[in-house]
Order: sequence, then C-alpha cells, then structure tokens
Amino acid sequence: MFIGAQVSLYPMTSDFEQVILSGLKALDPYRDRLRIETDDMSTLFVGASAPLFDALRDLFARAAQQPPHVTMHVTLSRGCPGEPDDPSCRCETLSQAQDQTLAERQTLATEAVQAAPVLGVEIDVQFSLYVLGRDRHMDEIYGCIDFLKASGTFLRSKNFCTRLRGDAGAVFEAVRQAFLRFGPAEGHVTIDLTASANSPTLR
Ligand SMILES: Cc1ncc(C[n+]2csc(CCO)c2C)c(N)n1
Repeated sequence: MFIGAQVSLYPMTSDFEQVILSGLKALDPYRDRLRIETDDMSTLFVGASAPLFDALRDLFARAAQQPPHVTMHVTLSRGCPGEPDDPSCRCETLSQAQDQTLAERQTLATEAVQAAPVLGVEIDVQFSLYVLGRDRHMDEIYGCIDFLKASGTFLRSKNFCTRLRGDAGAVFEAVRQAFLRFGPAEGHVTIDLTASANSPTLR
C-alpha cells in the first residue's frame, strides 16, 4: 500500500512566503515519521494515515491562525496500482475495514470524529472522494456522505463535492475517516480537497 498527498497552501497576501514557511514549520514534529518533500509548487507527504492527517491539519491550522484568507489544495491517494508498496504506509484502520460492513465503518468513523481534538481554529473544507475501478462504487460514496451528514461537520452537498465546516480537529478527522473507511480497503481511492480559512466573504 502507498498513501500520500500533494499539498499546496495559497495565502491571499503579498506576504505569502512568510505564511507558507510558517505553515511548513508546523510539519517539523512529523518529519521523522513521514516523507515530506517541498518544492516550488507543493509539498509531498508519504506515510501512515495517523501522522499524515495530523500533519495536514497542523499545516493548515498554523497558516489559518494568521489573519489573511488562506486556502489549501490537497490531492490524496491510497492504493494507486502505479505506486510502490511502502511498509511505512501500513494502516490498521484499512486492514480492519476489510471485514467490516458499511454500517460498522460508519459508526467507527462517527466515533473518531467525536474523539477528535479541538484546535480552536474554524475552517471550511470541500472535498470529493473518488473510488476508482470498482462496480457499485456509488454505494460507498453514498455511505460516506451519510456518515458526513451525521458527523457534526457537514455544511451542505454541492455538485461533485461535499462541504464541511467546523474546528480543524473535527474537520480533518472527518476527511481522514472518509478516506480510510469508504471504498475498498485494497482498492485505489483518492480525495480532491480544498480548505479555506478567514475568507472575507464570511466576515
Ligand atoms: C504546502 C506548500 N508547499 C509548497 C508550496 C510552494 N511554495 C510556494 S511559495 C513557497 C515559499 C518559498 O518560496 C513555497 C514552498 C506551497 N505553496 N505550499
């Protein structure tokens, strides 16, 4: 299994470099557990889902703690047949999901969001879960949307994606649960996600 993400922060300020670099500082505690590589367009994260989603959350929460409007674009992928097997990406949640019904996975996902830490940073997210190469993949997508509706982070459904709002802790936990517990445990699943904080539209 290979799990990873390409991530770009877009601060809406002429001082964008400072916001990006201070966000990247929040990744330092994770550098021994994840492969993290930054270039001029994005930062690559590869590794287990526990540090991966915590690092994504802390990166965006750090950038969102500053006043400017900031967005973050994330492409997540697990199980891509073209990627090498990587033991550092081993995931207990995925192994267990193989023997769990959709209803059991929805219950566990909801419990995980309830147990998420509160960071005190309000954020918005919209994302799409893509379950690739499988018959009846819409059962998993609809099952995931039902979980999101009950998660306490659901804002609204939109064309092609679902919109979440709330504390960064709960919102990123809801996305982690969507990514790991829906779609086949051994299959290829991706997420396209945009996060936003401090938008003047919401002031
Ligand atoms: C998470 C994240 N990683 C890398 C970039 C690309 N990038 C654009 S400006 C800048 C600062 C140094 O010039 C960097 C690294 C990004 N936007 N967001």
